[in-house]
Amino acid sequence: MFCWKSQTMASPSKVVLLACGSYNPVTNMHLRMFEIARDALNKTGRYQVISGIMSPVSDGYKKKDLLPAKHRCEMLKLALRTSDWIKLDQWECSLSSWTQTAHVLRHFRQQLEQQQQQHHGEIFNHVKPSPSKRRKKQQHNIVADLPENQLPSLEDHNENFVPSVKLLCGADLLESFAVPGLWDDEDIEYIVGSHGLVVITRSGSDPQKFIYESDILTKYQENILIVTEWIFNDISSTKVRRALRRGDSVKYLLQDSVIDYIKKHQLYGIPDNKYFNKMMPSPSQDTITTNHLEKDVSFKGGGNLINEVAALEDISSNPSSGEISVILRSAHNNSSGDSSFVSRHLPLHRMITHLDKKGSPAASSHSSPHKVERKGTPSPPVKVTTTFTKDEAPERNHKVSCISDIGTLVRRVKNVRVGFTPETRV
Ligand SMILES: Nc1ncnc2c1ncn2[C@@H]1O[C@H](COP(=O)(O)OP(=O)(O)OP(=O)(O)O)[C@@H](O)[C@H]1O
Ligand SMILES: NC(=O)c1ccc[n+]([C@@H]2O[C@H](COP(=O)(O)O)[C@@H](O)[C@H]2O)c1
Repeated sequence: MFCWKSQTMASPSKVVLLACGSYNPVTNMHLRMFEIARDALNKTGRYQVISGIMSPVSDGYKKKDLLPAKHRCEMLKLALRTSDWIKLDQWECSLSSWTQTAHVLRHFRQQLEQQQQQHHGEIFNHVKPSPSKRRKKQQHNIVADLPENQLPSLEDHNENFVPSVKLLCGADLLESFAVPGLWDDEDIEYIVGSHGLVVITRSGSDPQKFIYESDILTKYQENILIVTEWIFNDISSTKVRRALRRGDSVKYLLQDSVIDYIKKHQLYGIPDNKYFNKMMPSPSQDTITTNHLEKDVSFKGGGNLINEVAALEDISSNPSSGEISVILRSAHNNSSGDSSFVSRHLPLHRMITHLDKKGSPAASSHSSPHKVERKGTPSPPVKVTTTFTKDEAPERNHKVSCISDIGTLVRRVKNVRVGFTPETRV
């Protein structure tokens, strides 16, 4: 592998770290990778990392659940506000079709070469570039997307040579080189032979063994730095998306600004109840725990949790009377004396939409929460009708009706307690 200590007294060569990925969404670990890699490279004495680039994949990648680049980039911009050396670059994701990583590396190398040539041309001619030329140069700057996150320009580095661009990745990406048909051999050779790799270890991977088993990687192993991340951190975007879908907290996994963005734009199927909680603070002392929203939803009413599992059949509202009907298919008898209920797969956002003061007709389950402008608005009384249908014995259907003010209903929604019950565990 890599020589860890400097063999010569020559000044360290400049490196730009490039990480290609989906960033769906960007996690703290994506950001940590850069810090870990920079430390490791700088410590070798052979390299000096001058900047990092995050290049989100284009929408053409068509990976399952991939959000449009617009959202992924906005989240990256927010996350990168905390870094003064890592930059978002939108060139790759602005392309309509997917681009191989080797091509992305080539693009950045060319950009740096151009930048270097321009810089030298200016020094040689001793001419200050005109404002229009300067603007053009800025556009050419590979990291011109964000003014607050400018890449250190080459002028800051009195070098005659262009910095090298190394691919920064997790060990899983390295191991994906072996997936048949995923990577061209020439691309792998170009990436490791002409650029170099910095690989951060990840749970379940063994990059050393992987390199040993690959002829191409063994041939270029001098260009591969494996960095063992001892502060074990197995955040992945997949796990974050799963947590979001289930209404679980992702705090400290993502930057707060990214979490706010996800909530604001209702991304990744995040349940609306969190919004609702924010919008309609309740005096109730019931605690809220949300886990595995997709599985079960239990409503607490009057402080008593009804231990019943039911499936939501339908929900509808009558705009003129303000009546809301929630039809549940219950697996157990409802032993409550009031209209509290327990439901499985209850789309809370639909319910919230139905609570719209204007009494707008039933909206689809994808309605935006922003349509429900409820902040601080007094609400008229709402008649709540719940219909319980016993799963095993449909003939024992019964209706529970009550008049409730919207605040009561809101509190019930707010005090949602979600969790697995044995009979619905998957
Ligand atoms: N916890 C981690 N440890 C090491 N590398 C990571 C980690 N999470 C992501 N990476 C690396 O970050 C790069 C960007 O990856 P990408 O956004 O595709 O990551 P991901 O979080 O694994 O995504 P997904 O879960 O959606 O597949 C990849 O090189 C990936 O290996
Ligand atoms: N042949 C290739 O160049 C190749 C193949 C698979 C993934 N990738 C890249 O790896 C990055 C991470 O991809 P995944 O999110 O699928 O792990 C993306 O930027 C993607 O473009 C490149």
